[in-house]
Amino acid sequence: MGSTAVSLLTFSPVKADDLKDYDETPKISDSFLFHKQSHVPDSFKWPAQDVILSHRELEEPLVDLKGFLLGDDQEETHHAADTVRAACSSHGFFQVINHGVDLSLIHDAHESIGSFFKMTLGNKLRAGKKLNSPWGHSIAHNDRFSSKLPWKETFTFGYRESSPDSVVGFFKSTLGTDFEPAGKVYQKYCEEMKKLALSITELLAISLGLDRSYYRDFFEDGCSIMRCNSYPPCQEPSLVLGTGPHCDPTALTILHQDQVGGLEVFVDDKWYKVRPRAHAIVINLGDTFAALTNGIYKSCLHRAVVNRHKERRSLTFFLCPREDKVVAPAPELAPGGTRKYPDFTWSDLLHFTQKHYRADQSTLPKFAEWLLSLQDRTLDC
Ligand SMILES: C=C1C[C@]23C[C@H]1CC[C@H]2[C@]1(C)CCC[C@@](C)(C(=O)O)[C@H]1[C@@H]3C(=O)O
Ligand SMILES: O=C(O)CCC(=O)C(=O)O
Ligand SMILES: [Fe+2]
Repeated sequence: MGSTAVSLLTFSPVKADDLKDYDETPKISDSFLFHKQSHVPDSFKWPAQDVILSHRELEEPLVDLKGFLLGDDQEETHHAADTVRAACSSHGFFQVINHGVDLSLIHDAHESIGSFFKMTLGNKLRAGKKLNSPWGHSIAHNDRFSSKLPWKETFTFGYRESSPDSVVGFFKSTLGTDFEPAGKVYQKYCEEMKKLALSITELLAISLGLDRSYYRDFFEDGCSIMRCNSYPPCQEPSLVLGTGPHCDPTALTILHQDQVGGLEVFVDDKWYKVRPRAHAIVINLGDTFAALTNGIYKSCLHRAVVNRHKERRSLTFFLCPREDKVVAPAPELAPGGTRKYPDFTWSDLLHFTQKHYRADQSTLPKFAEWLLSLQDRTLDC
């Protein structure tokens, strides 16, 4: 199947249903005072079936990366790859320990963004995301959506290895020189996350029987997305979600949550809580990686719930390919050329989630359907 040589920038969606929730008239509304409210505004309420709370905790095996990262233990590497294969073939989620990231760096990253989220609203709004830009501070995404708003604030920026000091530069230009030290922490944090993400792509390649550097080469020059999430306490937590059920459209997510708890993953048709572990790092596969493996590995369905008492914070690093790279499975993973998804570029999928379809549990099938209808239209002409 060839790549879609069509610009999605000019394409209008096929079905009205697919134009989910996008607000035509972006606004800054009073909803940004959400954590002071005793009752949840309607725009934050989620359908009851999406908010049924889980009481189970996931008993997942942790993947110990020590032997693999040191490169000195074949047996440990095989064991790690076997665990990764089992988790990714079933639900696309695992946690790693002995990951090589300095725990004090993770601690500093949580603390320094905590100082940002604690600032007054006026100060935070100065770092506000501009319309049509993914970067900066956003409250409940209320400039983009009008219903099922997430009970969260986010601070988002890009990271590309080939642009040295760009993270420090972004912090200084959006938050002022007081945040230069925080920018330095995040510069280092992103460097470490990218390093870890590329190592994990090697483990994924080994687990699939591919050349070890197959995915490393594919992702090396991509622009990753770093997002800091703050979930304020909520007086009626059973009506809202911090982040609704979704699969990340990106390739691989490296997530560190604080000790409050709230991340949940969907495994064997049930929601499970993911217990916070200071030493462990969460790895989710996203839609782009599922497509790269022809659906052999699953994109992880997850969500974040909130609580009545305590703010929760999480740090997410999304590994993405370079915008124009064609996402297609290795021939070994598509025997006889049988394909689950059409070719696409990361920029096509990113554009779809930012303009036409709010990422949820069905992003990849909806996106594939959309691309195929596009090709049909082109053929009809
Ligand atoms: C490419 C992206 C879109 C989102 C941020 C990154 C990776 C995950 C996506 C997201 C978190 C999935 C849930 C819905 C979303 C709107 C959110 O709640 O933030 C998504 C992000 C987004 O579109 O900004
Ligand atoms: O905060 C969390 O634990 C989950 C966040 C998340 O899923 C995301 O940002 O994509
Ligand atoms: Fe996510």
